[in-house]
Amino acid sequence: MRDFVYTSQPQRVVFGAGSLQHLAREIEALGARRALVLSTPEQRGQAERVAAMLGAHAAGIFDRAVMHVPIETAREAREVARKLGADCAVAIGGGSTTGLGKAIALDSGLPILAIPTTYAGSEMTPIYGLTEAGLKKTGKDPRVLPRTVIYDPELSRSLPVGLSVTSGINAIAHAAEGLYAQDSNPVMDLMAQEGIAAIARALPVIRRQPDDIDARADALYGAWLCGTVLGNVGMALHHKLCHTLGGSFNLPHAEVHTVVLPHAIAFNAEAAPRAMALIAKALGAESAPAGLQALARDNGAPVALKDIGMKAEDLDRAADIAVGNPYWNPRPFGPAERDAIRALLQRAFDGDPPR
Ligand SMILES: NC(=O)c1ccc[n+]([C@@H]2O[C@H](COP(=O)([O-])OP(=O)(O)OC[C@H]3O[C@@H](n4cnc5c(N)ncnc54)[C@H](O)[C@@H]3O)[C@@H](O)[C@H]2O)c1
Ligand SMILES: O=C(O)CCC(=O)CC(=O)O
Repeated sequence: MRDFVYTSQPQRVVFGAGSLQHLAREIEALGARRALVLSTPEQRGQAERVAAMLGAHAAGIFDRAVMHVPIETAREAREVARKLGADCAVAIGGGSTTGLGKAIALDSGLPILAIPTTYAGSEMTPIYGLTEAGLKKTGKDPRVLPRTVIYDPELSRSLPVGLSVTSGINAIAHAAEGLYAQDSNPVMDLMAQEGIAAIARALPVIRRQPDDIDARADALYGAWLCGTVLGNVGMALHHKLCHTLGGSFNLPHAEVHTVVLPHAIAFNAEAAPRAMALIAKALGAESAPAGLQALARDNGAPVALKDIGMKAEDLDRAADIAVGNPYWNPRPFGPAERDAIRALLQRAFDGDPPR
């Protein structure tokens, strides 16, 4: 057994179909009395349902969450929280909404109660992202870790199939990189393998039967596990490439993860053979990179950057940004690896097999 450090995170997770019914109980347990309910414009209906459940404990609704948390939106939401005297943020939605709650908590220390409706896993991490002048910056702060998470599979039944698949592969990406993280540990390894397997099992069923509550529960269970891994161990090349492509070129988050993951994993294959074997086993595949691309392709997800808005003329700049400020990675990818990263991005742009 290798040496390791494992630090548990102070969170409460309530999981189960219909568990939204416990919202008032969980708000009381936080000692909160004036919750600001957060959502995207598209999910305002769910925010209104949550506010109605909270009754007098709802201070108001802020429904302008958007992807990558623009600093302007963060400042607006912080001001609304202050004016309403909010003592808690209730984020019902995906990573964008949870991310807005994190921006408020980063500034005020307000506790967050997260109600995830995608598989992004942000609810399980102390990682935040803020975008200013076209540059996305991420950081870690214990204040942004949601205190309580209510996972109700009923709420993800309305998640479109396409986003269900890509958001599920976003979650798998957290676990895959966690298996070769510089600070990996046996607890996270176990959660990563179980999380990958649960999501890989669930996605084909969701594609055929989006209303299948057992498959939705499996996917959300996998998202919880994979998000926990992301919250506990470091990100590497894959996440760096996705933050570069998402933040600097405004590409859709979950789709970028889906396209890039097979190629990033292939780049690390020789440097992380144990992780490759564990990922392949969890997928039920012969090869981790090929198995990940097949999971996307066979479930109708995009496999090429050119199909999700990337421009060929931006590939050079993307490679330069990625190697300019690299994350730790089992295979170093600083400026000396710029050509290899550029070649990786070309394969991802064209939708070629990973190698
Ligand atoms: N900090 C972290 O640990 C972390 C982890 C993962 C992702 N993120 C961030 O989260 C953002 C992406 O989050 P996401 O992929 O969950 O997408 P999202 O939250 O942006 O949601 C995408 C769209 O789907 C809609 N939607 C979400 N759930 C729905 C449902 N159940 N039914 C119908 N529509 C629904 C949303 O309203 C939105 O319009 C990015 O900014 C990413 O950087 C952060
Ligand atoms: O919170 C962010 O926007 C940065 C962390 C993140 O998005 C993790 C991921 O890439 O899925």
